[in-house]
Amino acid sequence: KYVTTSPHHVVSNTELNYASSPVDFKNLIILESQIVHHFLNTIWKKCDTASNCSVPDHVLLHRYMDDFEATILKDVKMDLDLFHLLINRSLIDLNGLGFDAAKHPLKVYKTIQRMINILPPLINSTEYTNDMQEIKKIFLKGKLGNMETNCVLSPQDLVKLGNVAFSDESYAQAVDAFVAAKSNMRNGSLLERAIKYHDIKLDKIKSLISYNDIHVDSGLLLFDAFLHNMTHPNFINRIPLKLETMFPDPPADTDVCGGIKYEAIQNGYIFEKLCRGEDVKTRKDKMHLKCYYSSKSHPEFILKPLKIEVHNKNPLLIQYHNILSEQDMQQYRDQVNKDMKISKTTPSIRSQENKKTPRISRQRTSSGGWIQDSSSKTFPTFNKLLHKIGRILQVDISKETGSEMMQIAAYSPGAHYAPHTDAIFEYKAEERLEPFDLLSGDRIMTFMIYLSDVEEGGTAFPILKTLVHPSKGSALMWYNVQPDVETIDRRTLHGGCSVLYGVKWIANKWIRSKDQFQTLKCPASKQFMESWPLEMHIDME
Ligand SMILES: O=C(O)CCC(=O)C(=O)O
Ligand SMILES: [Fe+2]
Repeated sequence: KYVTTSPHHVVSNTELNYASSPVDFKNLIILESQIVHHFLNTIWKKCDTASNCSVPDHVLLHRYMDDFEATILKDVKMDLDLFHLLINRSLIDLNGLGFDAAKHPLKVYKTIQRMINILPPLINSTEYTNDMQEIKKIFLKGKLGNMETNCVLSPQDLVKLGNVAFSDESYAQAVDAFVAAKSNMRNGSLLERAIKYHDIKLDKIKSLISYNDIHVDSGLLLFDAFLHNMTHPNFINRIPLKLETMFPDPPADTDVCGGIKYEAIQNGYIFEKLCRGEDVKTRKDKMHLKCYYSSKSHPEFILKPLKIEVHNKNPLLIQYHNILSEQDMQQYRDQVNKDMKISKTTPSIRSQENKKTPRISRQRTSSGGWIQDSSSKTFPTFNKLLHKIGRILQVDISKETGSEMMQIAAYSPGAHYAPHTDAIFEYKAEERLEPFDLLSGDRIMTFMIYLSDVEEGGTAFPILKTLVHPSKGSALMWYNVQPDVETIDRRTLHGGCSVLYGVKWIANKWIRSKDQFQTLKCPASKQFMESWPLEMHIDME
């Protein structure tokens, strides 16, 4: 605490920005290389010979090596070239990285992948204009080498880049960014929307740039003129214009990058922020946060109350702490370790694929397996757990249709699950619904247990601005549908952040809707349905 350091050496954890700070980027790579080194060492120590290897390590090692082989050959080369470009132009000293980037393309590749996920917010410092130019070059087309990134830079992002360059008096670069912003508006369609939704701000442009009336065409022409003139010093001095007001955020349903809605991109940014540990909750949001002991849902909990942490009240997001013993958790991990497979996701309703078959995706990079409810006959602790879940949630999972088999998933370092909702009826095309789905109804709620402790790798809820720490032995519960049990509740959009160190194990129990109507009294009363999700679990004071 009392060591004096120069301010330049103080690393602020809350402001890491790998996408635009070469220093943070370099630190990330060093950290990653240490993790990989440690990871391999741990495995090799336990596996002098393959036969001596315990199953989980063996599986992990193979997966790691497969991943390495698969990526090294095809995709990495282009990305590596771009990475070098980025490094050459920035302040990163390759010798200081702790490993030779050329010999470790997988590490480089993964590092770049992280960087893609954390595109803007862009910093407002002039120092990094050059790096930003690189970033812009890489991300402008939404492609990094052969790899599709989530999105191209939006006009808003480009205007922000332009602003930085502008205040840096790098006018050529600023013009470049603004021209790109204009071309990303796709023939003015966004400008047209901006005119429609934000005429006041456009009035401002009108008065600043020209005295003519604004129409879309003339708006674009004026913009051109503005870009053309802005490098002229006399003109610049006369612009008191805050450029971002020209490009206010578009409405949430704007299609920004071919099918991706602006809202999805915003949520993606918040997801990444949460995963980096940034606090995005306001003071008002925090007022509802609470921890307490509860014995409400079943008399069993009078003897051993549930330790409850409320992360969000409406919609409900609750974490139940210490509900499983280490011994039980070890059993669940062992149970699926024998034949773990790479996790798959079901193609969405929008996807061109006709098949029902789930596929391996970049959205979800964990591995997993299932434990059938019937294993509870030979597996007594599992039986106990199923009963306990029923009592905690006050749901009926005694029949096969009440819930899905328990899904166990493992994420190794770097693995993640992009934001999604768990409900399936709206998402799956009708012909893809299984008979089981039709009999059991939608995934009314999720009960997700953390079976291990990891560094990072929490569960982030961008709309609820909440990051849940994956503490071992605790379980998280939320609703995927609204009280009518049919409309999806998008507010519980969530995803698993990348794991930094360790292996994250989770167990998912998805409660299906149809069997629950037995336990819900008076479902016909609208009032009851509206209060149902809250009253069941929260001590309303
Ligand atoms: O890994 C996590 O934290 C989230 C997992 C998840 O959302 C899922 O399996 O559906
Ligand atoms: Fe999920």
